[in-house]
Amino acid sequence: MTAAEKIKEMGIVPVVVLEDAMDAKPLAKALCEGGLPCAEVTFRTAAAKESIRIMLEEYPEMFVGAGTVLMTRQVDEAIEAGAKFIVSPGLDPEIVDYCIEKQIPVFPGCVTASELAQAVKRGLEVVKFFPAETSGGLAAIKALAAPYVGMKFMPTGGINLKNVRSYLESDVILACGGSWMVKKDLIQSGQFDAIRQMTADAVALVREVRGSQEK
Ligand SMILES: O=C(O)C(=O)C[C@H](O)[C@H](O)COP(=O)(O)O
Repeated sequence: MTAAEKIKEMGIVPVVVLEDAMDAKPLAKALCEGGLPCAEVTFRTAAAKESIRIMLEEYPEMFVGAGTVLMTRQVDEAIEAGAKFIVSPGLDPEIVDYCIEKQIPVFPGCVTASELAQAVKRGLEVVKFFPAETSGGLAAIKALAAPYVGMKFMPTGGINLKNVRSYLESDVILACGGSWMVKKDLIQSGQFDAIRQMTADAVALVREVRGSQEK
């Protein structure tokens, strides 16, 4: 299964900011028990690499990638830790080319036709769309997708349990990313039961949408 197929299967990718790698294990447990054995661990913090390593050591069944990757050095760190995919908020040609050369799945953020043109030129079939809600949401994605036939989008930024459904229902959406079920304050205050419950709610919604699409 390719990384994109795996992400599609998940439907929702929890976007995680971990200040302390000690939280990686209980967070991974909550995500797995909530039914979403997946995470995009952002390189916004120094704990990212170690957090990815711990998650995969404790829960090898998890599908973990790295987010907020802004430098090629971070690509190396993420892959060394076991990350299976790389996500960036924007399209940095250097990072994309570096990943392609090393055959690492990469999903750069694109919100304009010019950025999409760069992605298409490099043979990418999936891009992130960030920040989704403030960049026009699903309407903007659909308009951009029209000339770029076959391109799939992973919107992130401002997505939550209330607005995720309409994205998931669209055939140009591969999956959605979001931090709503793994908010920093929940992690830092150790509210892993709440995280597990919100994760389970997200999984239930994905199943509901997929169920009605199959009918
Ligand atoms: O592209 C990256 O690497 C990012 O870190 C962007 C994150 O995916 C969003 O910031 C998550 O958005 P929220 O769900 O609104 O918190």
